[in-house]
Amino acid sequence: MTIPILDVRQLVHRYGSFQALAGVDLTVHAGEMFGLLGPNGAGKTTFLSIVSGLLTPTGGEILLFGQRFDSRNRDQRRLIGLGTQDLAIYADLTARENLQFFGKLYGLRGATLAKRVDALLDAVTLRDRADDRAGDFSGGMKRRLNLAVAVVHEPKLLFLDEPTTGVDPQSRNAIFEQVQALNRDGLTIVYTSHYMEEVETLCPRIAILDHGTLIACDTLERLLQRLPATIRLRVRPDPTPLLGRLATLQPGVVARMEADRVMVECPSVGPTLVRIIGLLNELGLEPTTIETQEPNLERVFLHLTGHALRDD
Ligand SMILES: Nc1ncnc2c1ncn2[C@@H]1O[C@H](COP(=O)(O)OP(=O)(O)OP(=O)(O)O)[C@@H](O)[C@H]1O
Repeated sequence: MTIPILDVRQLVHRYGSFQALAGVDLTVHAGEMFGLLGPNGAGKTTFLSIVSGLLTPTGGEILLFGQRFDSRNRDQRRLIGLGTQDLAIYADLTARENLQFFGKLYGLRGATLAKRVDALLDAVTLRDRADDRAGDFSGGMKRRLNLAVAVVHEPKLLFLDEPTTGVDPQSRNAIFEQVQALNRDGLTIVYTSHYMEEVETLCPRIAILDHGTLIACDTLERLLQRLPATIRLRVRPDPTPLLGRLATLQPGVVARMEADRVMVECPSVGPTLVRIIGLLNELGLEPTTIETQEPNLERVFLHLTGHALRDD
């Protein structure tokens, strides 16, 4: 068994009397693109601030590459990159100057620095705007520069805090591609978001945080398996024979009446729907409406917490 890159045990943080993290256990392995999903205020930024050494926790232990993490240890901090939710770039510097500035903070100099800066400008597709002021950039360009700054020193583990905040869908896709490319090149990434679509798209393994507590941590596939898919249909003239046949259709399929609709819970929509259509033909019934829903993280979150992931 390989040592996790990040091993967090019973992490607690209080702001005064308010408990923002209530004993979080979490491990991240080399090469993972790990998703940390939670609504606004769940504690994601607090978590990332602690594991990147910006905030001292109230309690708990953090192991980085198997070693106890000490935020004063520069060698350990070099292993980490943080893409902050609030942009860390300087508006008055150009894209190139921003990258040079942050590169120098990590001791890069001369040709090595110049080469690294050029490579990053290419990677985040800002080469043609390299010498323009970052303050004049669009939201998406600023986010891309913020991402490049976070990896200028070639960290082994990158924390990204809501990296698509304030960007349009096109820029969001560009950021996804750049994050995926970094991960393909071997960078381990912890990606936080309150958008379930983002972590669902990017992250094979996901932790769900709510009110400072980790309520689930599993592969996307297994998280989705916690809930059934549903098929709701109205049939005429009479759904009763269909309900009778559905009771013995296949293991894992449960059917009941929900007002005037037949409500079917099943492992996944496709195969069950095919069989239902066959039954309707056989029984001489006509469907008037059919609605299907595969499980998604939004519904898993609602199921686990009793409240919605987003309040908008
Ligand atoms: N410096 C602080 N002092 C007091 N409370 C704080 C402080 N920073 C954060 N909090 C509170 O701690 C909780 C967790 O905040 P945190 O920023 O970690 O959540 P989050 O999941 O990152 O949410 P968001 O995406 O909105 O930033 C929130 O209720 C927040 O109001």
